[in-house]
Amino acid sequence: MDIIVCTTSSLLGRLVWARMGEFFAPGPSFPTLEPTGVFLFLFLIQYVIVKTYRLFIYPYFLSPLRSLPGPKDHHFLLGQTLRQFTSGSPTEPYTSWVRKWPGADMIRYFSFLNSDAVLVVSPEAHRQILQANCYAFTKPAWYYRLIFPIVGRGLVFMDGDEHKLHRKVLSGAFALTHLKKLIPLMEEKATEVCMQFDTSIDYTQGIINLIPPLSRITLDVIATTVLGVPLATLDAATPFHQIYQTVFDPSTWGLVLSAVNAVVPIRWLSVGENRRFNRAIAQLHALLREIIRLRVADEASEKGRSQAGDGGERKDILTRMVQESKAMGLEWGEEDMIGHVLTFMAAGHETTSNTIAWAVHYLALYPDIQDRLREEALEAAGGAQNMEYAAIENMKLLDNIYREVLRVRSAATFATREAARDIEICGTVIPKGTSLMLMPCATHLNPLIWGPRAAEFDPDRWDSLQGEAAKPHAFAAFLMGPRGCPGQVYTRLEFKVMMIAFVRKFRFYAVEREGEVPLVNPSVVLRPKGGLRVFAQRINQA
Ligand code: HEM
Repeated sequence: MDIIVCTTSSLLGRLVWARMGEFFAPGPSFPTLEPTGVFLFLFLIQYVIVKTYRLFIYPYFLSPLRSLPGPKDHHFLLGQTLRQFTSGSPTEPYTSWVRKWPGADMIRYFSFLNSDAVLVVSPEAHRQILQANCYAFTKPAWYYRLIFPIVGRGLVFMDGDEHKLHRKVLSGAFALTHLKKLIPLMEEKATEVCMQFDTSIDYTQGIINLIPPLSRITLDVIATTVLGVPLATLDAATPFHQIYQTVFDPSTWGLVLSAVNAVVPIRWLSVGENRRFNRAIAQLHALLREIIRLRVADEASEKGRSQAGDGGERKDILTRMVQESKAMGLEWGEEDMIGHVLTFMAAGHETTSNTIAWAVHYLALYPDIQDRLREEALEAAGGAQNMEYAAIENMKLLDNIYREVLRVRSAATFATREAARDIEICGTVIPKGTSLMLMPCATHLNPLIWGPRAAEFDPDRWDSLQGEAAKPHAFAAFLMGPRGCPGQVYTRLEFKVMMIAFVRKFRFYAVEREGEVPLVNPSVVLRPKGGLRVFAQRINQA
């Protein structure tokens, strides 16, 4: 932006200089200069002045965010960017700042090129940003560059009235009555993953890496929910799992490219990791586009509807989108559909699979809790293979474990916003264009809310919550307000169905010690680097 402004005004200056040359005779009072020289001279002067102001004057002497507390140990040009990328965790250094200023509403830090950035801390600041003024914020350009190719133009990148309308159309798909019908599918997939564990036990001496099978199975579940067809039936040259693995699990070099691309667009550079990423995205789009095209055509024809399955009624999200948008007179096109489908597929599987993996990891670390959960599961199932929704939801310890895992290991590492206009939050004016970080860990690991043992895994704490921890905003894994996660009931159900199946069939022992699991950084999902291993033993052998 600065370059555009300086270029425009330098071009104007060059024109003015040329016109003046027509009126003044060349001489010592009006030297003859090359037009390019005039342009370059003016550009350089202006650019240096503008950048000095932005880098060294505005942030230190004029920014309204100066009054907020925050770290002062930033790099003089790169702010905290290097520390974020080299900290070894996508939630650091943010959590250490929260521990230092737990009572702050917001913490101010310097980002790339000393631009102002804000970490939102207090529940009240979260409420004002995510609920009361939800649509006064949008998504920053760097976030768009980071995830748009993966999630497309679905809910995440919609704002204002458009967002409200699309959410309304899609809300039916996440209604509890509809979700309950997905339990058999989830149970079937849980059995499948148990069989995979069972097979791998034999040739890995019991040690299983939880991430690959869970990532694959949660992708299967969300794909069947969204597209209405199991992935195995799709005749694709490159399987979906492989495509998503390329996108979500790049090499270290791929991670570096993603991070740099967020700051300066470089996806167009023809280097190996970029080519792999772009090819995977193109394959994904082509596959989904084909399915969407067929479904739209199918829905338009009587024949298709009557072939759709039991009673001719399809239940998947894609079909609901086609039907409901039509019923509301919106007639969504292919672009709308592909955006939503991509968003649900991306948002709905890595988050869930990693949450389940972290939960198994904690059960392995805390065998007494694991035994209690097994007992609860056996009692609730009463010997039956399949369970009703009410029986699953009545499992108190399982519910506590679910919340506690999401509290200490929130799958969504961050969400971000950019102020679309100057706006006052908790008494501080946030200038238009400021980037905000919203991190569940800022709430979950805050000792003022969760006490001095905030970082410890203790599912039983949910039986006797007190003070700030008992308030609704103390649990922020899905954030809140009109943009809060629409998939939270879905994910809770899938988590519970999988966990019940696992503890009924296996006993887990720790391989990785608490706090010693390296993490992928940067990452929008809290992912263990190189997988997460446990030792699994079949229950009938225990
Ligand atoms: C453990 C699992 C999950 C976690 C921790 C999680 C977390 C979140 C969070 C924190 C947001 C808010 C992002 C923001 O405000 O910018 C969000 C949004 C969203 N989530 Fe989830 N999510 C999970 C599972 C799912 C599932 C299973 C689905 C779909 C089936 C889903 C679909 C979405 C969508 C579409 C949005 C965007 C909502 C909007 O902007 O209106 N999520 N999720």
